[in-house]
Amino acid sequence: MGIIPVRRRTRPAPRPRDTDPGRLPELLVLVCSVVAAAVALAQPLVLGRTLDLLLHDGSAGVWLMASAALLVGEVLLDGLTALFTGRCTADWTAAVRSRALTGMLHAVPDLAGRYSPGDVATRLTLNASDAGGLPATRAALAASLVVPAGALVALAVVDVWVAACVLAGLPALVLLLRAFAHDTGASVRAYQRVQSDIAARLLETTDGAETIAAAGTAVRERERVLTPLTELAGLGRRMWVLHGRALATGGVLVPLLTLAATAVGGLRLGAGALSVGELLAVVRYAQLTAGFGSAATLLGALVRGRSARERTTALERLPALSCGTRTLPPDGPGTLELRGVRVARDGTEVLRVDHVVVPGGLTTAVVGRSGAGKSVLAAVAGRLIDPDEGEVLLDGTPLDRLTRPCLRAEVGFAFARPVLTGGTVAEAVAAGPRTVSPHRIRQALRVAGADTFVRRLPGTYDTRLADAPLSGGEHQRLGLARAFAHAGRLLVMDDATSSLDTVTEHAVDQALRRSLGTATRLVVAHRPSVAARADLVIWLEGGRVRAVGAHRRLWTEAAYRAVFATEDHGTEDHGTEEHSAVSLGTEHGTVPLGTGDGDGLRRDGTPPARGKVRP
Ligand SMILES: Nc1ncnc2c1ncn2[C@@H]1O[C@H](COP(=O)(O)OP(=O)(O)OP(=O)(O)O)[C@@H](O)[C@H]1O
Repeated sequence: MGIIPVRRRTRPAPRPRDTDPGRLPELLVLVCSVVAAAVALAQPLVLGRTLDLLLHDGSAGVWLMASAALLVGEVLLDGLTALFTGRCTADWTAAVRSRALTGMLHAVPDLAGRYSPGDVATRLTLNASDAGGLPATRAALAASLVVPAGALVALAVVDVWVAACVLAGLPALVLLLRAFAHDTGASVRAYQRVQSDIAARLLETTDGAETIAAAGTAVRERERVLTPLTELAGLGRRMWVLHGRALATGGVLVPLLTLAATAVGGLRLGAGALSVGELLAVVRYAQLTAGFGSAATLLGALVRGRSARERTTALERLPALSCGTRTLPPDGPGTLELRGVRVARDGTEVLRVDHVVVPGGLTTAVVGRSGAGKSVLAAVAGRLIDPDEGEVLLDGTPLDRLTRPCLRAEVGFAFARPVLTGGTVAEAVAAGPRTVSPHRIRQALRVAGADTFVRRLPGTYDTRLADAPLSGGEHQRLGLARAFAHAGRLLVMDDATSSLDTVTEHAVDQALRRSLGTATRLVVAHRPSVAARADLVIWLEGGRVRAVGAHRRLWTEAAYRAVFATEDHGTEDHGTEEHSAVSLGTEHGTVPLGTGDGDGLRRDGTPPARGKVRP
């Protein structure tokens, strides 16, 4: 057997930045912005003094140099502020994105599934970068308040009357900014929601390209994707209008304020209370006091950042399954027990299992019509979701008491449409809770009936997934191989062989029985052949267990046969024995559970001794 080459990394993979970068980057932005603001504030005073000295006797050496130094300092500080702002935004964007992604990946799959892929993509890209800019924007906004406040103080120092005049006009500007922030907030939230909606529709379309082509609905689909654009454009226009209106109103108020300050300053100059230089400083300070434009822009960015942060936080705070501290006793048989399990969705009970035991080391099929609750049962059995009531035990230990590594190592899943991760075929199979050897990967591929086609791929096991032209069944078999490679004591297979032909499916089943030893299998099945091969069948109807027993026994029930009749197997006969079952009264009437002597099953479906349940 050849060795599967393992791709070596030349350097370690970058660690995800889940932890926030702290306050330092924001503080640096704040300090630089505040110092830059202080420099801007000092300039009118120093320039005014320089002008007075020049007008007086023409010698203003030190003051002239101070003016030049302030100008150079302002340029440098602006550069530093831009640098720290970029750094702060990049670090926070990475942290916000990483935390949202982590929250998403650890969340209960059911809850995470409520966010469409397009919505998640928008939150992790556009929204994360807007949210990442929030700390720097906050610092810049705080610093931008230093200028008007400082200018007002400076005005008061130079001339209290001019300061009083400016102060009288400020409330109008503050009210204007408040109204702008409020109105913009609603539009920004709606804008971000519609962006997500368009992204979701786009992804649905690319995902369903074949269906759309086959149905000839391309034109209608294009309209469906683009429909929200009208609303988006409207919201965008509204935001520009709000911004423009605020700037225009400010554009009138600020010159009026400056004009009033200049007039009062002129009067004070005429009265001999101010020098020419001081008048220059007063006019400049009046302009700085009403520094409205930058505040409005920063306020807009702040509102956008906050709304975006709410959207990324929603992913970050998705409830995750909490895990315990226990591990399983070694060499347990893998017996699964569901006790008083209830699962409700949107106020409706979708699964109710009073008591069922899935025997260790055997294969149990879960059958029922579409929507009967098979996948919900599989998800509860492998703790992808927690039941709303009741408990699920593996070898006597409740699943929610197990540590996360133990849970994922001991309970494996294979799905109908597995998502393959990793660069190559071998990496896709190796991805899981355990480190698996190349030998184990090949063995798993063989058991899944995938080894032959993988060896025909251009780079065999190291073929990049993107370069591997996989059919639906081949894709599914790689998912099976991954599950087999990491198999613990329980393997849950939710429709995981649905794309395989019956011959291949049978071969996989046989290989699995030989190679996995005692692993317990819970198999969601639509085909009677799968149920027939299983040691035990759990028959679900309307979210409830209608019966538990051997397939042959259940086959005597017309209602049981009807489950498969809808699956195109109506003519297959798998129940040849007489109907002589032990019965259990349920909400569906009297239902066969077993013969009482033939299959030897207890009412909960547990065989008193291993191996006796085989029909
Ligand atoms: N997250 C959910 N939110 C709301 N309802 C849900 C959710 N998950 C499952 N259901 C509902 O629970 C019921 C059982 O679903 P489930 O997927 O288990 O059916 P199934 O037997 O596996 O069907 P199929 O054979 O078609 O796959 C369905 O009515 C389904 O609509």
